[in-house]
Amino acid sequence: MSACSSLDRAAAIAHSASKCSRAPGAAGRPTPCRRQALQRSRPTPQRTHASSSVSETAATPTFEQLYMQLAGVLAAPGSTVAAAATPLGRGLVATQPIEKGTTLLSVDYFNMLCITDEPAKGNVLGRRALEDWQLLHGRLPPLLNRYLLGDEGDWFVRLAAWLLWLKRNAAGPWRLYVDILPKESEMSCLMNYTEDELAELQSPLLESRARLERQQIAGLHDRLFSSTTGELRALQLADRLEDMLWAACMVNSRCFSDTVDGETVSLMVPCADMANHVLAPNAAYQFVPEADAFQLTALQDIPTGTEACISYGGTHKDNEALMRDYGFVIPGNVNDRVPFSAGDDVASRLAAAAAGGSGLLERPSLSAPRLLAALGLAPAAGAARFDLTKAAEAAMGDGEEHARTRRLLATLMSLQPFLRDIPGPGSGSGGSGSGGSPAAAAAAGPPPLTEQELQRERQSAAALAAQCAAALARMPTTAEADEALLAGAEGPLGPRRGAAVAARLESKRLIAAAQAALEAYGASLS
Ligand SMILES: C[S@@+](CC[C@H](N)C(=O)[O-])C[C@H]1O[C@@H](n2cnc3c(N)ncnc32)[C@H](O)[C@@H]1O
Repeated sequence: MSACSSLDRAAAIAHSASKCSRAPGAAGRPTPCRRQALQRSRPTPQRTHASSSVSETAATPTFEQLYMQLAGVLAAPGSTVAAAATPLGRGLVATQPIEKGTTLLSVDYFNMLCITDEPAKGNVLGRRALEDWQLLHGRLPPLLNRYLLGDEGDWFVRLAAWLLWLKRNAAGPWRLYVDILPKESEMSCLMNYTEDELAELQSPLLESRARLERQQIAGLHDRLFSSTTGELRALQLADRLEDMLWAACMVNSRCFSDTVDGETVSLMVPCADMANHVLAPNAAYQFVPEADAFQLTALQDIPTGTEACISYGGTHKDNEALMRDYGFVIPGNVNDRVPFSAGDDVASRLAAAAAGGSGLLERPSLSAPRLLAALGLAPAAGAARFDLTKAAEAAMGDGEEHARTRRLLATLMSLQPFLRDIPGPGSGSGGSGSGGSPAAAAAAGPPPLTEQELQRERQSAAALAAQCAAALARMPTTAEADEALLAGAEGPLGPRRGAAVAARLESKRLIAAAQAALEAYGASLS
C-alpha cells in the first residue's frame, strides 16, 4: 500500500518505486527531554483493559480481543474503529458513529516500523523513528540496527529483516503484533502458491508469474536471510523458505509508504494495517507530520458497524498485479485485457466462415463509432467522442453494476488494436466526413456501410467473439462451477484456493462480457 500508488516490490528492488510527496514535517533528533518523555511512555501491555480481561478469563483470546490489546498499547487513545470479521475478511469496523474528517485511528511514529527508502538522500525521520522505537521497545542487535539504517538492502528487504527478527525475538506488543498477522499458510499472494496449488489459478500467465515470484524470494532467502547461508545469518532470521515468504508477503501486502519533508519512508503500522481495500474508500491514510503519527481519517460519515476501508492505490494495476502483491482481485478491473489474437486461429476462421465469408478472414477490423453505439456508449452531449477515461472514473463504485461497466470498458480497450475510425481528441473528422463540427459529426453517426463492408464487419465481430468462446472452453471449469465453489458447494475452500477461484472466475467474467458485447454488436449489424 502507498499513499499515491501501491508499492511494487519488484520495482523497489530495482530502486524505482514512485511515491508522492507531502507537506514538510517537524522531523529532528530526539532531545533529552523527548527521550525521557518517551521512556516514561514505554508501553506496558498490562495496563490495557483488554489484556487484564483476557488474563482474568484465562480463555484463549479471540482475534478481536488480541487486536484491542494491541491497540491499547500501540495506538493513541480515542480510536473509533476496532478489528472484526467483515465480508472482505478481517478488517476495521466503526465502533461508534464517525463524522467525516475525524481521525479513526492514530499510531505514533515510535510505535511503527519506519525505515527510510533511500538513506543516502537523508535519513532524518527514519533515524529518529528507529532510535525512539528502541528507546521504547528495546534495543535491536547492532548488526540489524546498522542494516536498517544503511542502504545495503532496499526498503523491502530491510523491513522484511526487521519483521523476521521480531518474529523470532519480540516480546510484549510486538509479539502480539506478529501473532495477529496472518500466517504464511493463510496468504494468497502469488509467491505463496506451491507447485501443487498453481493449477487452481487456471492461468499459465499467473502460474509462471507465481513461480518467478517464489524463485525471487527463494533467492533472497538463500543470499540474505537464511540462518545457515545468508549474509545476515548472524541474526538467525529465517530457517525455512516459508519464514521468508511470510515476511515478504507481509511487507508486500501491508506496508504503507509516504514522503515526509522530502524523505520517503516505508511503514509497517500496527492496527492501521488491518484496513482492507475498496475502490471507493470511506477512509484515507497518511503520515501527519504535525501529529508525528500515522492516521486513518474518515472521508465521509461512517455509521457504527460499517467497515472502514481505504484504497491501496494501484489504480494502474491489473488483477495479475493485485494477485501478486495482495492476493486478491478486483471485480471488473479496467486494467485487465482479453488476449485477442489477429484472427488466424481456427475458432476465428470457422466463425468468420459461418458469418458468411470465405473463412480466410483478414485481420478483424471493427468500426469504433458503430461498436460504441451498439453497446450504448455514446459520446456525452456536445462531445465528439466517447471519453473512456471519464467513463472508467464514473464506474469506480464497489457494486456489481459498476463492475459490469468496467468489464465492458476493459473489453473496449482490449479491442483497441482492431478498431478503426476512432475520432481523436478534438479531431474534426468524427469518421463521418460530414464537414460539420466534430460533435455534430458524432451526433449524426457513422455513414452507412456497403453490403460487403457489413459482411466484413459481421465476420470480424463473429471471429473475435469466437476467440472468447474458445478461451472459455479451454478453461477447466465454468464460471457457474466456480461460483458454486465460492458459495461453499464443496465446503470451505481455504485462503489460497478461494483466492485462486475468485481470480479465475473474474477472468471468465471478463471474457464472457467481451463475448456478449461482440455478439450484441454482430446482431446489431443485420
Ligand atoms: C493490509 S491487509 C488488511 C488486513 C487483512 N484483511 C488481515 O486480515 O490482516 C491486506 C490484506 O487484506 C486482504 N484484503 C484487503 N482488501 C481486500 C479486498 N478488497 N478483497 C479481498 N481481500 C482483501 C488481502 O489478503 C490483503 O493482502
